[in-house]
This record gives sequence, structure tokens and C-alpha cells, in this order.
Amino acid sequence: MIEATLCFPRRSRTDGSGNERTDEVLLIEKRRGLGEGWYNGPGGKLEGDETPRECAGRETREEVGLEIDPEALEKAGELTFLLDGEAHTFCHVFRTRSFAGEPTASEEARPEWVPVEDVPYDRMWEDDHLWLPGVLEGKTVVGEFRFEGGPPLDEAEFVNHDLEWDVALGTR
Ligand SMILES: Nc1[nH]c(=O)nc2c1ncn2[C@H]1C[C@H](O)[C@@H](COP(=O)(O)OP(=O)(O)OP(=O)(O)O)O1
Repeated sequence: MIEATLCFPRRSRTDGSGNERTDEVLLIEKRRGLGEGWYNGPGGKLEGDETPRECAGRETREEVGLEIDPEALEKAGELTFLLDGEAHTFCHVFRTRSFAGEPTASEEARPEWVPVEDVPYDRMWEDDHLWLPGVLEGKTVVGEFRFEGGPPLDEAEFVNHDLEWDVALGTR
């Protein structure tokens, strides 16, 4: 089974007049690999003996150039994606308001700050609208999502899911 991560950097922006505060999340439009052409958080597969939070920090740096201290990441979710009845990917989800630098595009990803109310769920993995809103509200989630008819996973059909909210997650 693949072990992977997703990272959702957050910021609050105030408009020129200082009146409107917009809460935003950094998404990427993925340019290659699984989920190509769709929006998601930065992230990818664990490498070597790195921890999930180290992986999330590294992938965010590689894909969009933000520097993130792995210890500053808050664990928000653990998602299992099953393909044709078998565990395909276990994904650790993190969020953070602590990072350095400005997002820049890479070969893998085009970054975009998006108001939390305008997340383009119709251009994302079909399961995202089920768990990402809660994660962006500060909740924790454990979920299982079943796909059928692959591989690859991103061409399979999303069939059903189970979700549990406000779960105490490990510190990894
Ligand atoms: N159903 C799903 N919903 C979702 O939101 N993200 C999913 C997903 N299934 C997989 N992912 C994400 C998790 C992880 O960040 C990424 C894994 O995709 P890939 O195997 O293509 O890895 P990448 O090519 O991005 O990583 P590296 O090769 O390690 O750079 O896709």
C-alpha cells in the first residue's frame, strides 16, 4: 500500500480598506501524476524513512516552494483509499498557518490561494467535498473511500465511504 500525504497551508488576508477578511487555502492544480489536471493540496508519497509530516513539508517545498517546519504541521486526517477492495493509498492530511515564502509554480504543480468558500470541489477528487470542508473548519477526520474499476485510481469510480469526525489522531 502506498503511504502519502496532503498539506493545506492557510492564511487570512485583509483587503486594502482593512474591512474584509478572507480566509484562504493554498491549493495546487496538479500537472502530472495521479489526479493530473485536478486541484488538491500539495503532497505526495513518503520517501525513504521520512515521517509523514517530513514528507508533507518536503512535498510542499518541492511542489510550490513554501518552507514549512514539519513540527508546525497540524494533523487533520487519515484517509484510506481502497481500489477494488484492496487498500491502495493511506493518506495523512495536515494543515498549517505557519510557513515561509511565496508559492511558485513547478513542473508538478500550479499553486493558487483560494477563498475557503470557493474551493473548486467540481475540479477535485470526488471524495474531497466529503472531508475537506470539515478539515478546513478545524476538525479531525478518519475516512475510508472505496473506488472500483481501476487501476489507475483516478480513473476508477468512487463507490462509497465511511467517515468519523473529531478523532484523536497520532502525532506522526
Ligand atoms: N482519492 C483521493 N483524494 C485526494 O484528495 N487525494 C488523493 C486521493 N488519492 C490520492 N490522492 C493524493 C494523495 C497524494 O498526495 C497523491 C499521491 O499521488 P501520486 O502517487 O501521483 O504522488 P505524486 O506523484 O504527487 O507524488 P510523488 O511521486 O511522491 O511526488 O495523491
